[in-house]
Amino acid sequence: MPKITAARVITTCPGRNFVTLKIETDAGVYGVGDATLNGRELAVASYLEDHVVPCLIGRDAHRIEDTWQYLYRGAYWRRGPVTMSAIAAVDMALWDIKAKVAGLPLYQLLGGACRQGCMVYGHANGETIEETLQEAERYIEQGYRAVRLQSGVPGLKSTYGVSKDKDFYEPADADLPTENLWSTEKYLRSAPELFAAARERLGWDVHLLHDAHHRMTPIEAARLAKDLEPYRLFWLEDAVPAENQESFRPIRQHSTTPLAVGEVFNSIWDCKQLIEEQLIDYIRATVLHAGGITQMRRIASLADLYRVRTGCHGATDLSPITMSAALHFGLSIPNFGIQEYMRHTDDTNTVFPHGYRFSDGYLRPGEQPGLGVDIDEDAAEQFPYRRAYLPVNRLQDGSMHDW
Ligand SMILES: O=C(O)[C@@H](O)[C@@H](O)[C@H](O)[C@H](O)CO
Ligand SMILES: [Mg+2]
Repeated sequence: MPKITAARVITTCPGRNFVTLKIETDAGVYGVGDATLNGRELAVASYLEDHVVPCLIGRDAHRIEDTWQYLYRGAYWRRGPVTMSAIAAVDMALWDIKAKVAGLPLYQLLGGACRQGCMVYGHANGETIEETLQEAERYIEQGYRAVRLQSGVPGLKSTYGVSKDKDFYEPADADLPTENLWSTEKYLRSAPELFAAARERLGWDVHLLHDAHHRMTPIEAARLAKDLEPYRLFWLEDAVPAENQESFRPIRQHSTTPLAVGEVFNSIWDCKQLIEEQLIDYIRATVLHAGGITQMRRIASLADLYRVRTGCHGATDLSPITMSAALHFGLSIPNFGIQEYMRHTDDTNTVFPHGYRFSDGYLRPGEQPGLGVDIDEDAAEQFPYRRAYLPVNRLQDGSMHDW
């Protein structure tokens, strides 16, 4: 059995910050895990370096579940994004090692492929509806079967998901939080117009998605979900903050628009009620922030009992290591729904060479043993950490709101 001999945290910033854990063994095989928590990266780096790594040395790398339980129960202060991102990094690295030792791509160890590839969605955005639709057409021409639409809101200087750089969206844009101003009223008027124009221009053969990014009250979200019904969205995401899982009941009572939530979830307990009461259609939790492949398999199994499908988060603040792990996971489960795919920059892809490839609207992880991704430590060294924060949102009266 491969014994863990070393574990190192590598922090790099090829355009945005990433935290990576590299676990080495006496079998000459190492594994990599993503530990990136956008805007709070150094908290996870320290959690790993100062509290987790000392416990890993000498452990049997093959005992993945036991290590997961040891780190989860052993923390005493369970759950939370910092703890679960750290556990996820260990978990991804150990699955990488196990599959490398077996000489198999990870999905084979997880039960083999349930599908030919993971359908992905791209991100079309623009200041205006016209600009957004032109971007959507560009993604459709590239072969995307699903496109998320995010458009500027008339009367607002900025809104979530609209960026100057159309190919690479990075919200952590400053070394102190950027302050945005928000108006739900203005947004509720413009979002239905975007999707009416989209169906008119793009037709019905492309899946359309939208991210409301936690900004509405339940009844506002119910109104938007109802207004969007004629446009048959694939999903409306993060309609309301989901700490109160019951807040999805009024949305569900008023609309048949499919609902997705969970990119900020870090535990099965964050989504248990949403799934068991069938208040959602897609669970967005992902390998990185939800405790690794080991916990994601439990979440997917619970979701499958209630016909809820996965729709893992895949923004650029999750490294290619998480994308690789999500694709192996997504290939292997029966209730895969869709995978978010925000493309990384060339510098990021240089630091994290990987085998996953896009074609015909799908991503496939490749057939290399393990996760099929690596970290080039020399390249990583070229990009020192640079503090960066996600924006904050205020309402027109200056009160804090959700970003
Ligand atoms: O659905 C999404 O991809 C977004 O919600 C993310 O871009 C999110 O804003 C970032 O991951 C936050 O770091
Ligand atoms: Mg989102």
